[in-house]
Amino acid sequence: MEVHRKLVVGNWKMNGNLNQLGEIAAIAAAAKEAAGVDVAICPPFTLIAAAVARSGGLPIGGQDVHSAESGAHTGNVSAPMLQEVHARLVIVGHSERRAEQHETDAEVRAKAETALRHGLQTIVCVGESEMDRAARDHVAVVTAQLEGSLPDQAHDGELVVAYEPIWAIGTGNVATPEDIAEMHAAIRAALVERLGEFGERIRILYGGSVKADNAAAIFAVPHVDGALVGGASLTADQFVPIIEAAAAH
Ligand SMILES: O=C(CO)COP(=O)(O)O
Repeated sequence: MEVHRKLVVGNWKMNGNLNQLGEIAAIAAAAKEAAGVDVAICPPFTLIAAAVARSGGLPIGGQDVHSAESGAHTGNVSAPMLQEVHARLVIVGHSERRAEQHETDAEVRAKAETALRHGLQTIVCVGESEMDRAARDHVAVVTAQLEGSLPDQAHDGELVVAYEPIWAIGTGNVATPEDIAEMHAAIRAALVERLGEFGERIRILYGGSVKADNAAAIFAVPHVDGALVGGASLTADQFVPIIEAAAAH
């Protein structure tokens, strides 16, 4: 099993404002001190440029990107636009977008392809519903989602996969280490089957109610190469201990 440098990404979702950018500056300062861990924050689009200016080199990213380069797509943002404001990464296929915007695997894959082509580190999210898990279909659902969402040119640029069980997002119901281990091993096997040895090198993040008090146990699970953190990434007080837990591994 390859050991990866951990990656901890904050997803601010539709939260934050200009007054809260001091949190990003504080997170960036702590991230510099934490050896051996990569950290990034994805604030809302409106804050990216200002966040980059305050981030002291901490990578800042988007929470979505359109698959087209430009055009008549009201309300959307393109990869060149993200590049122009020095975003370095992007999240695609978050379950909240799959649900609210009815995004399909094919659309997620197209977005990921565009993002990679533009040199953005690209985090492709997958995750099952509570119903899928109750039906014991969770592994089949997630591996099928992954298969449909993975970009064809996965070898270009940096691809990351995030496993976020929908029932664990924003609920405080973190998945157990056993649940996480089962799914991350299945995702790793699917990546290797599809991409060969390259699949070993793709980092797999866990997301869903990651907090300071459960982060260390999550980072200890095999094939957990980091975390995608929602609520607990909004303040340095809550996010920095998670970064430190990743650095300790
Ligand atoms: O969806 C998530 C990150 O993308 C997880 O959110 P929470 O950490 O708030 O559960």
